[in-house]
Amino acid sequence: TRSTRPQRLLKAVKQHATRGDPQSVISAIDHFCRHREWAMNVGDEKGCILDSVVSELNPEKVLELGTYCGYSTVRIARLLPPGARLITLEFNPDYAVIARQVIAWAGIEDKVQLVEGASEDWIPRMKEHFGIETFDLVFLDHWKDHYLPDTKLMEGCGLLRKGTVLLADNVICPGVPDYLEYVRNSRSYKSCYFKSHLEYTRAEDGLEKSVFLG
Ligand SMILES: O=C(NCCCCc1cc2cnccc2s1)c1cc(-c2ccc(F)cc2)cc(O)c1O
Ligand SMILES: [Mg+2]
Repeated sequence: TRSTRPQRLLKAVKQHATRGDPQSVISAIDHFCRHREWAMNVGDEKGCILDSVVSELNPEKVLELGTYCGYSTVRIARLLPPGARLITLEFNPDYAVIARQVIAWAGIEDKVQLVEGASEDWIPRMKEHFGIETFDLVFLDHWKDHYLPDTKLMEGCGLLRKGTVLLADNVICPGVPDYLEYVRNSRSYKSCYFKSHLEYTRAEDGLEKSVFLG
């Protein structure tokens, strides 16, 4: 049977990237998605904005909602200080199989914990299952209609503290209008928009950075 796009993306990583070199994994995926097949990674342009937010924050505890093939997982984990941890949730088991191999190829698996399942099932279990009290950074890149309910769930579970940064992908395309309205109008957030483009295209998209004020 025909291979899947994530399987072909992983093959490109194994053919063109160097084991243990996260940057070469990132470049191999960007090249594949720009010249072979588009895929829904955050991409190189928005990825640079993600890098600058991570580097400035130097987070110890990061939550990523939506792993896909692990591209943004590798982008974030490669910048984390020793001892820092990234928990990434993926709903689709086929994507998780690929992401684990991409993460291992990059050599950053000891910073990453990939968990399979739905965000609404796992968010309430972060404390008892992972011993995490609060997160320093949350990267939202999963179902677009889940950004808002999951943000409210994280608030309710006490997973956000003064200064926690929420960074949301795709706030223009596909778009998350209810989430944007919330973080931009709530007194509990200081929000700003980083204008960019949908990965590997000329369509507008961007990242919204929202600091929780408590
Ligand atoms: O859907 C997107 N990402 C979400 C899929 C992950 C589903 C999950 C649910 C879930 C629940 N719980 C835990 C973990 C998870 S992972 C997505 C789509 C586009 C896009 C697609 C077509 C197009 F024409 C223009 C843009 C671009 C993007 O950058 C995206 O991120
Ligand atoms: Mg995305």
